[in-house]
Amino acid sequence: MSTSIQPLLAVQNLSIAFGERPAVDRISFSINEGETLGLVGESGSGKSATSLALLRLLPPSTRVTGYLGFAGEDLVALSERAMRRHRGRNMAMIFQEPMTALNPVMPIGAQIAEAVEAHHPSLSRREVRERVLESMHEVALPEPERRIRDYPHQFSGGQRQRILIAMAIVNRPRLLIADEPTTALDVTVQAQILALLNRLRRTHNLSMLFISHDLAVVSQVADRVAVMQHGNIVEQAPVSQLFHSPQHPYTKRLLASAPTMRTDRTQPLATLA
Ligand SMILES: Nc1ncnc2c1ncn2[C@@H]1O[C@H](COP(=O)(O)OP(=O)(O)OP(=O)(O)O)[C@@H](O)[C@H]1O
Repeated sequence: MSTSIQPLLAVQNLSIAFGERPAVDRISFSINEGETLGLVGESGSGKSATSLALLRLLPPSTRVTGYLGFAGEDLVALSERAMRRHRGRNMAMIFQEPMTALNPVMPIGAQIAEAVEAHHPSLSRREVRERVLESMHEVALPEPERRIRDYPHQFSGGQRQRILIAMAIVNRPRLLIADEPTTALDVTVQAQILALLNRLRRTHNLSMLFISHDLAVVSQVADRVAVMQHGNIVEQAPVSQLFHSPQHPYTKRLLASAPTMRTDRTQPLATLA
């Protein structure tokens, strides 16, 4: 267990420019070990660009400046080779659309296995299979032993998101970046996936960057929230503070448009993971 007082992720003055004007303009935030930061803002505010910059997945022509400290290393300065060791191992990402993120013609077990093998080439086939099954169990996919050879289309939308989460956590990352992970799902399934993410972060002391345009969704998982507008973070506060005394006019507007907020996490979610 690390006793370091440094945050796991420390972003300072991050700017991202695709052309002349910056899409993200000198933003700073940090995430501690075991903490979840919600990044909220309307479409085009720069949320996805920020998350892709963390994994260094933006097109090469993009100008990214600032300091992206992950476990004390500056990700902006890392070689591509060193970055590949982080991606999918120490930092993993889940996206909005499970169907486009999964390979439709490959059994799901083989896809999760690829994530293991990419970082642990010396494991035997049997060991890889054990890790795949364990990870499928952890995300509560039904009957892992029987379904490991099934294809993505044989699962429901919520189950496909669970498969992507299994793939993301199989290598025990320290940071999980979730970009609108429940937006494509209906409300009940959305609640189940949020409950699953909450359970995983507790059991593994996971740090999470949770991105959404929906403050009500963010309130169910985040400890703190950063509000983005036009490439800037306009407000940053612990979840309950943000809801009870929002400072920025844009945060107030976001709150007004999300009436079903649940800020009391002592109440269980309606649906368990
Ligand atoms: N690859 C790219 N090339 C050029 N411009 C881009 C690229 N990716 C994003 N942008 C621009 O950067 C700005 C921020 O986009 P980004 O996708 O980060 O917003 P967002 O807050 O995640 O919105 P959404 O929720 O719609 O994904 C937008 O103006 C977008 O058009």
